Amino acid sequence: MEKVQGEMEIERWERSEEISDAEKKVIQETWSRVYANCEDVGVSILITRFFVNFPSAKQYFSQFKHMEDPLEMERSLQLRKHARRVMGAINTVVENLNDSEKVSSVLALVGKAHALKHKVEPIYFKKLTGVMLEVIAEEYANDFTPEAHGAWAKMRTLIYTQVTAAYKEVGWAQYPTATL
Ligand code: HEM
Repeated sequence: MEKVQGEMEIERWERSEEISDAEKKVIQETWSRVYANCEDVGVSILITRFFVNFPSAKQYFSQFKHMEDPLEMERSLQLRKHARRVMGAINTVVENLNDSEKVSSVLALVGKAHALKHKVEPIYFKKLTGVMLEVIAEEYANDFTPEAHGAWAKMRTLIYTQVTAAYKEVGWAQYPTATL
């Protein structure tokens, strides 16, 4: 069947976002240093930056939705547990970048649980993955080459598009646009 203009554009966009083998290697190398420091980086992504910059994201967490003090937040067990889970899920994605089915199934599970069980607005995934990129770049400071930056930008797009695709699949009312 002949493709319409829109479909061709999506295909072109998907191709341009494809993560090359060299980029996968860069992602795995940079991630290993970040993950070795999992608890601290998880906490800095999810507390110091994410919940402080986007306090409305706290609404979904019963135990710290009213907390204001970042130090108190850092001590919250619920938050630390979620930080570890986020880091663990990203680690599975990074480890399986060569297995696109595994990557899709992990991210689809995350998307479906957050849509159906936690009822999190998908826009927060855009914000969280943006913060994740900033924190990783800072962790590497001068070592974070433009190539690494480009590879991580694609990784962010991968997480966001696959998570939001799962939102769409379960019929989330205001499906966000796929672009970041
Ligand atoms: C890449 C981003 C994220 C990953 C990989 C992730 C992963 C997870 C995992 C593995 C769980 C536990 C299993 C489950 O119930 O589904 C979980 C729970 C949860 N997530 Fe996320 N999450 C992410 C982003 C977010 C965001 C942006 C929010 C809200 C702003 C959020 C809110 C929650 C809540 C409220 C729970 C339940 C917490 C509890 O029961 O104590 N998550 N997440």
